[in-house]
Amino acid sequence: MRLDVFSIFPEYLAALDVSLVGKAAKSGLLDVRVHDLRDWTHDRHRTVDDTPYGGGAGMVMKPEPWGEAFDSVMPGDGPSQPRLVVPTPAGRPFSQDLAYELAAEPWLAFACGRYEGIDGRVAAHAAERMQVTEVSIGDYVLNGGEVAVLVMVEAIARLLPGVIGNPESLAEESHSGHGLLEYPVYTKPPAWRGHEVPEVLLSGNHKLIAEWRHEESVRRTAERRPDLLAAWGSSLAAEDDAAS
Ligand SMILES: N#Cc1c(N)n[nH]c1-c1ccc2c(Cl)cn(Cc3cccnc3)c2c1
Repeated sequence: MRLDVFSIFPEYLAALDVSLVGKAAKSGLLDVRVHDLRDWTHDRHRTVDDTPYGGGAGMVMKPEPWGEAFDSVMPGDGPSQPRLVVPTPAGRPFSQDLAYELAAEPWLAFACGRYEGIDGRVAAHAAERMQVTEVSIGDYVLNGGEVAVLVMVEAIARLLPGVIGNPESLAEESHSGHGLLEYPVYTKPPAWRGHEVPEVLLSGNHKLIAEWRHEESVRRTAERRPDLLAAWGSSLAAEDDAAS
């Protein structure tokens, strides 16, 4: 997979050079290219923003640098086009399902905006030649798209074959599709500062361990995400109906 990231703070994306994503890039599983949007400005101040039409607080990112950057890095007459992902507070919620969907793309481009946002014509113009998906990583407010891209790239990269050591672990994680939050995990020592590892986990009885883990998943989900528990219960009922 090729990933192009556009930002006025390219150094923000340095985190993509380390850990899981960095290893994937070094091993050739990922081709990560970070671009400084200001490279496509032509004035002394390398201006990327201007006042908003219609008034209002703050500044808006000018369309011209984006258009020139996209033309340069992903030419309209090229053999293929990326899928453009644009973080925005007004976007479609990012989810594990969307992470899987994006992980299936051969080429992704991410537009990290700042200020009050990117001129709306940038996404509209890009949509004339590539799929554009505006995404939000959650119902809270950030100062720009870079953090959102780091979140999405990590969630996507770990789904790519060969990126994480044990693909089986993907199936047991929270939000991995079985609908429940994952159970708590423990390692040595068996006792630590007056806290013991649950005895069942030391029993070697795999049936009891599996039962305990499921019960913990249900308990945690009921406590922290009753919405997920309701959906999980409905999916179980639907499976039973289908089986009967
Ligand atoms: N994804 C996501 C996401 C999220 N979950 N919170 N904030 C953002 C996000 C993403 C992109 C931008 C761009 Cl471009 C500018 N800002 C600052 C801003 C703040 C409030 C209102 N308008 C713009 C962004 C915030």
